[in-house]
Amino acid sequence: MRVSRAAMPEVAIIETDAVQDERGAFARLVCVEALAAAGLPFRPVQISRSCNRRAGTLRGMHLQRAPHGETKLVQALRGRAFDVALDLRPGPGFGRWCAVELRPGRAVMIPKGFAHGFLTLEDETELLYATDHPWTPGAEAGVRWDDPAFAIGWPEPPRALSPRDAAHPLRDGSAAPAA
Ligand SMILES: Cc1cn([C@H]2C[C@H](O)[C@@H](COP(=O)(O)OP(=O)(O)O[C@H]3O[C@H](C)C(=O)[C@H](O)[C@H]3O)O2)c(=O)[nH]c1=O
Repeated sequence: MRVSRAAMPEVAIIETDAVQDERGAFARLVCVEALAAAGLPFRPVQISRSCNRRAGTLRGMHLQRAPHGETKLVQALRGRAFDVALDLRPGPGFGRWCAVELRPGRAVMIPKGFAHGFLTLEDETELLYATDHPWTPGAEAGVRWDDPAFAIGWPEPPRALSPRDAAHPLRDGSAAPAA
């Protein structure tokens, strides 16, 4: 397992190699001990799978409000995704974002207080999430993927977006940007 830091040092990139043989491959997806040894203490309590039929599917930007914040370890089981972490913690870093391209073997660890979202880059992209806090529907919050206040540099506009994600409020309360 190799750990590096994304453009924002709070966001870690974890890369692992699958062991290949004539039958196929074997890969460890989460290792609490190795993460702790790398300075990334993490105790997952839920593991979820996100299946996305088409390239251009955008989910986000989501987070859970305190005290239900989640640290998320997100990785691609299949396909590729442009994965974004957006710092929404009060303070000098508010509004900073960074992106990591996820593919099998590359995971990103996104701390509490950051909104998370992704845009799939291939059809049939599947992501696995491990989170250290249970899903708490009443604590869910979201910001718009295209909010000019954050100006996230998505590679292309989404082709699939949930009504909920289309309806998150803009930070300054202005009208929605032109479609
Ligand atoms: C997150 C979650 C959802 N659900 C149910 C709720 C809905 O009936 C259905 C789809 O939920 P939602 O549309 O919120 O799923 P996503 O848009 O993929 O949300 C996720 O995508 C962004 C990018 C994230 O970072 C979060 O992990 C999460 O918010 O699954 C559950 O039953 N358990 C869960 O943990």
